[in-house]
Amino acid sequence: MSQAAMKPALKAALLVLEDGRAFAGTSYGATGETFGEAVFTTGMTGYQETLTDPSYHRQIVTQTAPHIGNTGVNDEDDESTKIWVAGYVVRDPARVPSNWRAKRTLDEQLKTQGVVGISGIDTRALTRHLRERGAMRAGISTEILDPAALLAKVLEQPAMAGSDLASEVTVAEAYVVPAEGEKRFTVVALDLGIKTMTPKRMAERGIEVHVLPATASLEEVLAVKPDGIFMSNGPGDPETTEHPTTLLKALLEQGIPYFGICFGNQVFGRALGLGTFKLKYGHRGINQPVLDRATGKVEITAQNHGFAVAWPGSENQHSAVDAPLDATVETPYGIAEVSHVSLNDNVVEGLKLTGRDGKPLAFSVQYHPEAAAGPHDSAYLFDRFVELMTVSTEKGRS
Ligand SMILES: NC(=O)CC[C@H](N)C(=O)O
Repeated sequence: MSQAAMKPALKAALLVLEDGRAFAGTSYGATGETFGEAVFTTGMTGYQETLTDPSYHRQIVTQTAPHIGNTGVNDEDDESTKIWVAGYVVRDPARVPSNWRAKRTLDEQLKTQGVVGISGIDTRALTRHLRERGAMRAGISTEILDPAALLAKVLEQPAMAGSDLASEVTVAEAYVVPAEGEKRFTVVALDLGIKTMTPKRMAERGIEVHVLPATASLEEVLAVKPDGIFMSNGPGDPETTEHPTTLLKALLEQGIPYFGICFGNQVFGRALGLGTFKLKYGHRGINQPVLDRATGKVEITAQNHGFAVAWPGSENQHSAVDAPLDATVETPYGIAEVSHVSLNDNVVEGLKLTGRDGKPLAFSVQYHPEAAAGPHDSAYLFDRFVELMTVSTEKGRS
């Protein structure tokens, strides 16, 4: 990496939130201006995976970890083909990265990909503000340094609620991730913003994964003759997922096993007739405690969600926090239950469905068992998907 790239950027930059709070700092990454929803993530590691996670499309991401860029950027850890965050906010960028895999600095990578960032601001104050007031629209600029002028532009931006974004990040053409070793199952993974590690975790277990665009039709899905269906994480408001929800309903009706992650959990909830709602500031980080209600075990999980599934019975219909999670819900496809719950705020973190024949049919989690980045506590969920398909194909044969 060049000496010039290692020098700290000295150009001024400004961050303005939609409620008028402004932070003056220094340009980091590309210059220019950008807008999105301001959110924070508490991961101490894994910034490369965070930046390239398509779920962050149209979000300005603040890292609460004060030193970012310490290990540079390598050629292995990207979770998609590019950086998706709309903007990046860090306290103290590393000037000299140090890691045997590093190929370039994070600053260089942000510049190459045209991602506007800001550094040198009090990210702790920003995070406390977002936690207090909620995630909100924001803008970063190196051109407009007058807070009122930048605020006027922020207020013209669309809100995250109601935004249909999966169509902007999904793959154009279907592709196949081959099974590693002996092929045991074929799965269709609907790409709503899938991360690279997700099909890999399935392939490691003998699953051949056919990744299909978010717009794939029922006929296209069935043409693959899948043993199971998977729906991925992704950006935007789950209320906009009309097509994937209708598709999933038809597949559940046919009794095809299902596994969903994050957006895939919200689509599953909607297919079961449940609602979704926007959390005040969301869950983002790699140290989020979740209770598996069946085993009583606690998992430390990677999360990145701003919306959640609303469980019936909540006093406030737009929340899961006070809902009676022991209650089951009857659906056209069988009985639905809450399988996992957040130990921080009682939000629904997982759902399971027992089919009309009394056998497990489908499940999903709101967090990220692919763990890129994050702890591997939840890897068992991929094994559970394999078990589900094993039972289902035996069922079919008997
Ligand atoms: N990572 C995800 O799949 C996020 C899902 C959804 N966009 C949310 O913010 O809740």
